[in-house]
Amino acid sequence: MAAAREEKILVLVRLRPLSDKEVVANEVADWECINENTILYRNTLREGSTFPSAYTFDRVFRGDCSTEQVYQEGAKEIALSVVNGINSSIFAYGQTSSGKTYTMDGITEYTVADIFDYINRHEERAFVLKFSAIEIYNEVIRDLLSSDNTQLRLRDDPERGTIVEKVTEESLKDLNHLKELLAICEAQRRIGETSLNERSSRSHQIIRLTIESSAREFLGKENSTTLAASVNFIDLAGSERASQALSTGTRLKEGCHINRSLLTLSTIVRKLSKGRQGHINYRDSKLTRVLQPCLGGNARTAIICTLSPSRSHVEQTRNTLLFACCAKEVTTKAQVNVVMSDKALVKHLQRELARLESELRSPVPPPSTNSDYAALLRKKDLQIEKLEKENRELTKQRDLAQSRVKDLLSMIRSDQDSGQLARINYHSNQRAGDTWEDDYSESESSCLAASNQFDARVRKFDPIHCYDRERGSHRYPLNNHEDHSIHNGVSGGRLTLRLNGDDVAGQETMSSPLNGHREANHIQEGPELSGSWSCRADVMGTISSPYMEHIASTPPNGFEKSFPGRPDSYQMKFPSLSYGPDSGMLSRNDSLSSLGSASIQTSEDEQITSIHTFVAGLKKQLANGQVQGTGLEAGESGRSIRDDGLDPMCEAPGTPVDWPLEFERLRREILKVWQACHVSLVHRTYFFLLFKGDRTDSIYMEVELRRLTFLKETFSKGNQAVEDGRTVTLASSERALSRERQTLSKLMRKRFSEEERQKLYQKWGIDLNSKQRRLQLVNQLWSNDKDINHITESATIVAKLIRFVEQGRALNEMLGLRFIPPRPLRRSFSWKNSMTSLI
Ligand SMILES: Nc1ncnc2c1ncn2[C@@H]1O[C@H](COP(=O)(O)OP(=O)(O)OP(=O)(O)O)[C@@H](O)[C@H]1O
Repeated sequence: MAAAREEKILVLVRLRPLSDKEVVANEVADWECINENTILYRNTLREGSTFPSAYTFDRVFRGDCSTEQVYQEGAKEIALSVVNGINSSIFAYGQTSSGKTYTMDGITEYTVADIFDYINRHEERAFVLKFSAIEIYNEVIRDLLSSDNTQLRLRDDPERGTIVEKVTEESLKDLNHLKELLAICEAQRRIGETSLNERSSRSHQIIRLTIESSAREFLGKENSTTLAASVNFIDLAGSERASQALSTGTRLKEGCHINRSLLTLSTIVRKLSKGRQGHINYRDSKLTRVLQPCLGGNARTAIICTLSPSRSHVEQTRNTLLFACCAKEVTTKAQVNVVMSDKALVKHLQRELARLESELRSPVPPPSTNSDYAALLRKKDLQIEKLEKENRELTKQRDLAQSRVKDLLSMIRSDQDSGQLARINYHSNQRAGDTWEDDYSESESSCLAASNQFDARVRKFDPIHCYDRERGSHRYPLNNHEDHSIHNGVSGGRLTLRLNGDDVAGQETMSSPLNGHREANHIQEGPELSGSWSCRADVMGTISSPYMEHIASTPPNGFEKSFPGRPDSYQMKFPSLSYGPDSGMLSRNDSLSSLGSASIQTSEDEQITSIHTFVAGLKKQLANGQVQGTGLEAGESGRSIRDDGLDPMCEAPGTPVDWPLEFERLRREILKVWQACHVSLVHRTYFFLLFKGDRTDSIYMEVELRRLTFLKETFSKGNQAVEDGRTVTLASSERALSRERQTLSKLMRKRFSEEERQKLYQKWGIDLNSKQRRLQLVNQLWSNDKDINHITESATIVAKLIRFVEQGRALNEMLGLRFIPPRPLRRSFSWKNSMTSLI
């Protein structure tokens, strides 16, 4: 078969003139075709502006256009594809008495006449034409060429799709033969009477012409091929509602069925117009089952929507136009159907059989298999080698670290013994802007007693907490915990130094002590070192100058700097969430409030989290638990996560070399967890629009992914999280999200003009006549986490609703999210400088 060609359904609109009856009844024509593509509703004053007044299609035909014109300028090209082996279908859709039968009768005759003309002009090919006709009446299929009333059944054929069993197929001889057959069909077709149309056809009629053609030259030969295709002429029953036809009794029953078939048809067309997402329920009615290939399948399709111009039918006319609007978005994929001759098919099958038999006789694996195994083994060997190397390296680093910790311990002991430990300046306040440098005074340090507790924690340096851009100094959040530790970032061990007067003890555990909220200082390695640090100490209490000098004099290849840390693949950068004291309860910091950010306030605008709040939340998230390492060590997950020092200034050591790929991966993961945790749309939008792939974004993306993954796990275990003292569950997040959607839907009216809204509804496949369209639209936003176009469009809409762009200052703040490299450390070393650089 040749390659399929994708194209939109051709949609034609035909307006009929007012009928004599309508003229007598003084009906007014409210519709007018203003050019070849546009039909206009002229009576907008009467209707107000709730509906569009102009509709555009591939072609519109005025009331005085003949059926021949509709055929020549509209349907012909599609209908005649059949002679080239391409399936085609022409539908007529419209309310009763709008002119469907009038149009289709003519189109069928003109097509068949042209087909015979084509046949006569192509004597080199042999043609076979077969005619069949069915009607679907009350969901029963009848053969219109047979006088018995037997119900025909549908069967699914693996090759031909849905076929009508035992339908009569007449070989069509010429145009006169066609006219005879059409007359039989008309007589057979059930005719009923309604108040709207005296000869209203209450059934769907499908006339099918199948054409096969082969080159005479090759007829009967092995290489002979046949083109085979069908053209369907479909005259649908009236699309009006049963009630409008004043149906009762039998008519009502007919109306229900007719509407069921047409309802399924319009539902399918609507779904297809939005793209092929989700299940398309062709099997819901006989009509759509039979017509499946014409609706998005292997066929070229034209739909002629017939309209009555009269004012009294305006509602139905609009419904028809709505259907037409959807139909013009539907694409089909037609291809040339080539059929092999029986002989060619037999030959082909024989060859295939012989090949399979020979394969069965000698089941030797193809030579490539062995080499595949060898390649696989080589790959595995390399992996093992690499892991062994890493293991050796880690062991070496661990031993080195342990021996240095021992040295450090003995240094501390000797310092203590000689009474040189003095109390260091310790501020328990948690003001973020305070720096060690500012608060320290030497006079204070000299009188401090050695009885203070001292805990040091060593881990990689984190610049965001150590460098205050505004003040040009470094700072650290304070740690509230009594128990501070030196943390060996390599071995996973934890060494607690408890300097309590004359008692100095060291201990190692395998847990990860990352809690910390108080300001601490950083152990300075020496003036010659600059740039980022591989470790830091949380110190509770101020260390005396000699002690600091002692530490500072650690050789450059000493305690802190020499630890490269674990290889990237081993590093877990930021623990993202801290557990509350209650087992099974996850506590979250402020930044997480965006999970369900819409709080109930006075106006819609006020219910939306501002970008300032969002950015502040992000910063706080990093500044508090996330970066400093509010640990998961106390958590029930049993996971031990350490802060091994992500340093985004230095090309983000934890950031993979192929950052664009990693960014895509993180973004995909984040989109998934947002969806799973019912995260606020406003939060998603801010986040999505702010973090667009800058390498320094990795830190935020990691944290976001980590915290939400953890939240998701917590929810999946049936646990609840605590946010700002509030309990959060999956259900409460869902409810908050739903409230947020309500809020956003209210903003739709403020932020989008009527026209913009209408366009959006059409784009998002929302019925313009349906209720709660704004909410319907908002409900669709951010609903598909896999389709990046959908995400981008959703973010664009939400951004407009929350005035993302207008929050100009927020963009400046956004810049504040970026990590700026610290100023180089001053080369002249002093105690004070060393303290500054530690923070
Ligand atoms: N374009 C037209 N020009 C002139 N007369 C027309 C036109 N279209 C339809 N008519 C006339 O309008 C009447 C109704 O047309 P027709 O039977 O084709 O409607 P229909 O849509 O098939 O109705 P139903 O759904 O009830 O079968 C017929 O008398 C037909 O001759």
